Amino acid sequence: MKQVDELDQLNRKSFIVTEPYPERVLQFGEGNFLRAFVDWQFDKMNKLADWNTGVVIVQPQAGGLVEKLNEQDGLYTVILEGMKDGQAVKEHTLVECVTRGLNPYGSDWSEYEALSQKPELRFVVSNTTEAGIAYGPEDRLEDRPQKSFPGKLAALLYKRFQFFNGDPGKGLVIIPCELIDRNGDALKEIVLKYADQWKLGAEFTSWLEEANTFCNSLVDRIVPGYPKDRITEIQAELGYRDSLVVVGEQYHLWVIEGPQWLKEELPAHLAGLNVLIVDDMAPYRTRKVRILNGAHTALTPVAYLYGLDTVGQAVEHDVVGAFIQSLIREEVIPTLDSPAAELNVYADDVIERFHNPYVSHYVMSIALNSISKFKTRNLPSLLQYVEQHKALPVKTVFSLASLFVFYRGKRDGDPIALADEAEVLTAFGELWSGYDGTLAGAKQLTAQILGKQTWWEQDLNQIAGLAEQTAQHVYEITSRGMKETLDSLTGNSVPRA
Ligand SMILES: NC(=O)c1ccc[n+]([C@@H]2O[C@H](COP(=O)([O-])OP(=O)(O)OC[C@H]3O[C@@H](n4cnc5c(N)ncnc54)[C@H](O)[C@@H]3O)[C@@H](O)[C@H]2O)c1
Ligand SMILES: O=P(O)(O)OC[C@@H](O)[C@@H](O)[C@H](O)[C@H](O)CO
Repeated sequence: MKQVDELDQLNRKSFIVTEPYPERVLQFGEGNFLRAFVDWQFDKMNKLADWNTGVVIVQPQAGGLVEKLNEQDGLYTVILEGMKDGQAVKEHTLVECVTRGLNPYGSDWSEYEALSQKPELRFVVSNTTEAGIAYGPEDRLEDRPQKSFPGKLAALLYKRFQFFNGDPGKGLVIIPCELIDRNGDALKEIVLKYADQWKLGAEFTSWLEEANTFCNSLVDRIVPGYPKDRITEIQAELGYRDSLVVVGEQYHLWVIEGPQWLKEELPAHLAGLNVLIVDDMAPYRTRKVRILNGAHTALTPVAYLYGLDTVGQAVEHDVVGAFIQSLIREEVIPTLDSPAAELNVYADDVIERFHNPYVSHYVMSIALNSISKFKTRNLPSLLQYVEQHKALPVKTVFSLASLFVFYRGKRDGDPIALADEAEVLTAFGELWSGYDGTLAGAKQLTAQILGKQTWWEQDLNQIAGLAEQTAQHVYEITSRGMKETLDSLTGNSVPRA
């Protein structure tokens, strides 16, 4: 077997691959998720449904991966590992649909601008993280480029409108994949705001509304990303060097809220993909965010402070695994509107996905921005539970307390690499530095955090008993350690489902 440094670098000169397809998709974002999910599906549609579509990727920020992507002529490998119909499956795909990457901040500016004039362009997809669909008041039409993603899109659409003289046949289908609620509506609203702010005229606004289709979408696939721990072994197995390998699970679901004619244009069903084009995606979103993402965010501080590093280790663990199972079954599912039996089947699948023995999903990679994640993923279940039961959901409250202790930034004396908004880190830093290790001190700290209305959009001290119960857990976790506290909370005997 060749040594890794003797392997050829992946590119179109070294490997015989399909001819570049016509560029019909413009993609904002070159991150792991889009490459392992959207582009992987587009590649399948090309190969199995004759879609004949290339993707040009635009880097939404000045720093990013398009240079690396271009060194590989847009090629990269997706490795999907997991269980499929009870069998362990591993699948390598050389994704060939990406034609090139452009960095609009550098010398690629004119190529980027010229994208607006491509007659064959039909779709825009994006994933710029939850932070990306945001209005930037400083953006101007003449910027090269606008700072925000919606600003870039608004300017590009306006150039297209001008170039094609408002031709209704040259509108685009825009499908954002950011994990924010009603992402398509949110993006459209900001684009319209720029149209107004930049005084682009009523004709442009009508063209935006009538010739273009903004879809809301929900994405689901766990993508741990670049396999840094085993890249040497993987490259040796692949037989080439690829700096953009991305690892994900087998499971995938893309729910697109949009018109039924989209099925004709996006032949996902012909490629056997799990894409649903629906009139209302709300039930899919709620169940995913509250069960899957909610479980991720709830287990992260508990598992990490317990000494566990991955989601797999957490769900395998007797105490932590049972804790998370009962949190989902007893405290989240009863708060959702869909039938419990259906939700329990979904939860079974989620837990099976978390067990995926082939993928190491580090909880620290989920921990980024945990405060806002708790607000969107866990707080709605907590509030609903309180309303229904007139009592607190014990496990969810414990997880909230664990989160506060996580933001102390120490595990067994070692620093935790916290990543959140500066304001969040500063507030926790100040409060923890003043903590004296007493229950009174824990109460003071907890009351301050629960009272941050800008974080939670309400004062959580108003929820009966929440401050006391959270403070008690904070005190115990800091004085006895996570292991002893959780073991005694659960009686170390919570049955596994
Ligand atoms: N990795 C997963 O398992 C997974 C699964 C489903 C959804 N997601 C969502 O996808 C998002 C991206 O995940 P990833 O794994 O691809 O991350 P990544 O770090 O590989 O890519 C992030 C991308 O977002 C862009 N970006 C970051 N901040 C931005 C901003 N303020 N404005 C514009 N662009 C910005 C970056 O330039 C980059 O293109 C996450 O926020 C997550 O919500 C991830
Ligand atoms: O990607 P984030 O950081 O928003 O959240 C971490 C995980 O909860 C998330 O990536 C899930 O794995 C994903 O949403 C599954 O589809």
